[in-house]
Amino acid sequence: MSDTFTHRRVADVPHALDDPQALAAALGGRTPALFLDYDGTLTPIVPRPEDAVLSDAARAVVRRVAAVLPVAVVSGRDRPDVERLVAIDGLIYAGSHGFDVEVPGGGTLENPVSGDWSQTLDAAERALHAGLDAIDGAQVERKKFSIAAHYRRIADADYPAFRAVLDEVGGRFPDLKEKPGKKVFELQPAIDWHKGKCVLWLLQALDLDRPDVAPLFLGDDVTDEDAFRALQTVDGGLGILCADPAEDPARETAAAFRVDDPDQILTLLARLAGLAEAGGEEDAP
Ligand SMILES: O=P(O)(O)OC[C@H]1O[C@H](O[C@H]2O[C@H](CO)[C@@H](O)[C@H](O)[C@H]2O)[C@H](O)[C@@H](O)[C@@H]1O
Repeated sequence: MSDTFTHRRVADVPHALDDPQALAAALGGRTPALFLDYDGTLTPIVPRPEDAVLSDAARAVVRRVAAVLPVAVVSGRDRPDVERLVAIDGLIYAGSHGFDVEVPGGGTLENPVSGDWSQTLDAAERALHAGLDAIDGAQVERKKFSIAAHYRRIADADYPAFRAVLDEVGGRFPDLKEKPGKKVFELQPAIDWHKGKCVLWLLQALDLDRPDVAPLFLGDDVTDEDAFRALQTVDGGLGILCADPAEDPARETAAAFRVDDPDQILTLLARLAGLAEAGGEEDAP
């Protein structure tokens, strides 16, 4: 993958709903293939991961668009967890930030990063619990190929102690790498794999790497930037960032378009569904 990517401040990225003609032009008549992040994109960010439940309205929109376009959910969550939360049959689900992929019908695609990381991750999970369980509000969330250490609910005064545990555990497990996210650090296998590589791999494996397909990745977090960058290398590929520029004015993104929040993600998905239902004959998404 090229390492020369274009990044812009979020405020300079065109809004996908305010500027539908620009998005239509970028799609260029291609059929969108949708790759959806979960937290912060399909659901608002909430204090506890277990409370980020998909609304019935959101599920209806995703189900509608999945009836007419290819849809994959590519999440940092454990794959069974995000499958349970989305609860729509027939989608492609990737969990653990793209390390764990399943397609409908099961098992026909061989995940290029499969391998037995369980012993290393189990040991790191124990070490994180040993250090973090004493910190009020800290939360360790184990996924098959990643361990999230959440600090959203800890006191500011406890952050140095939280960070020290991450440094100490990270130092003991050189086979793991640390990835930051929204008020979270995750330990994952230290191999060259992320959501972007997962999306490129899925495009090939699902025979979607075609000139008539425009892969769109909709996401909010820094881990989604890997997918936005990857799609800059694909003809017709577009990242769509879910972020309000006012919340982090300094943030830069590799996304081509943006919306402000998960409600607007649903509006955009509904527009894309409407366009596909009309056979691409509407003027713009
Ligand atoms: O790639 P995603 O599907 O967006 O998953 C990224 C992480 O999302 C979850 O944590 C984040 O959302 C929580 C619920 O809103 C929030 O409480 C937390 O602070 C955020 O970091 C999830 O718990 C992680 O496992 C995912 O990796």
